[in-house]
Amino acid sequence: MRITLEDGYDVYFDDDDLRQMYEELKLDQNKDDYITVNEMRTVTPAAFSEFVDKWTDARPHLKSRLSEQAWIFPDTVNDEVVDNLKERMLTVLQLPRPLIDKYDAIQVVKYGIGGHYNAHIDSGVDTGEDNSLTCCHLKLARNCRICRYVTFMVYLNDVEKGGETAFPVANNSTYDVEALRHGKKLNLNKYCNKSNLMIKPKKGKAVIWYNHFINEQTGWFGHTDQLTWHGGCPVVKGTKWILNRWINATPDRKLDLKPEY
Ligand SMILES: O=C(O)CCC(=O)C(=O)O
Ligand SMILES: [Fe+2]
Repeated sequence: MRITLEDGYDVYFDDDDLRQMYEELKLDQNKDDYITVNEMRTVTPAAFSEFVDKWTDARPHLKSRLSEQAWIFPDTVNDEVVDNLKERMLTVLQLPRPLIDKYDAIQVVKYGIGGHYNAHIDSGVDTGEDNSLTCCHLKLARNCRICRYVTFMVYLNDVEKGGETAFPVANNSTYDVEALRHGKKLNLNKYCNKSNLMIKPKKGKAVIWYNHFINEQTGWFGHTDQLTWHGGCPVVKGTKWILNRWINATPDRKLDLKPEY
């Protein structure tokens, strides 16, 4: 079960976690594994919410993400490593330079033992329907989502054990979002080994993937590829450092290639 708490992070409870919570809250008085409306009324919403917050704070591994992040803004630094990274991205991706130059912040992530990131899509939710939020580069307007066309992720060290990058539904021939949400595969903290693809970290290795399809009519940027669900498996031994650099795009090629947009 995945719930989103008010301060924005997701937590993943399994049946045993829920039973333990019922027990501590004395909710399931008749121990039939169901909470009736009357049983639920024995605790106020505020007390329940406080309990859940405290409970998850004491069990950080239940959170969808357990890591530390920092950002580097290359505009403000003059660094050979950062410049080289960009040049390599240009060579590998063969995308127009303005698109790569446009948003060049680098995210650095550190995971300690038990650190993980449950499965997510880097480019946000796209239902593929006409009413899906439109793509934008930066979230200046409220009604848009940042669309990360490409993810360029580099392992910065060797990890002694664990910490693989997992793609639970890579290469599936069908996609059933409801089955996926209710199943266990997105909970990489517990079920990483059920993933279709797992990549072992190695210092200097880059993993690159496209989060979007090409729109066949325009030849430019299209819908999100829903098989790109991915995340980081728990680190078992050692520490894991990675960097992420995303290339954002929108369906409007003219604007995308305008440096100032
Ligand atoms: O840690 C990993 O291997 C994946 C990280 C990731 O998916 C992200 O930072 O968006
Ligand atoms: Fe990601």
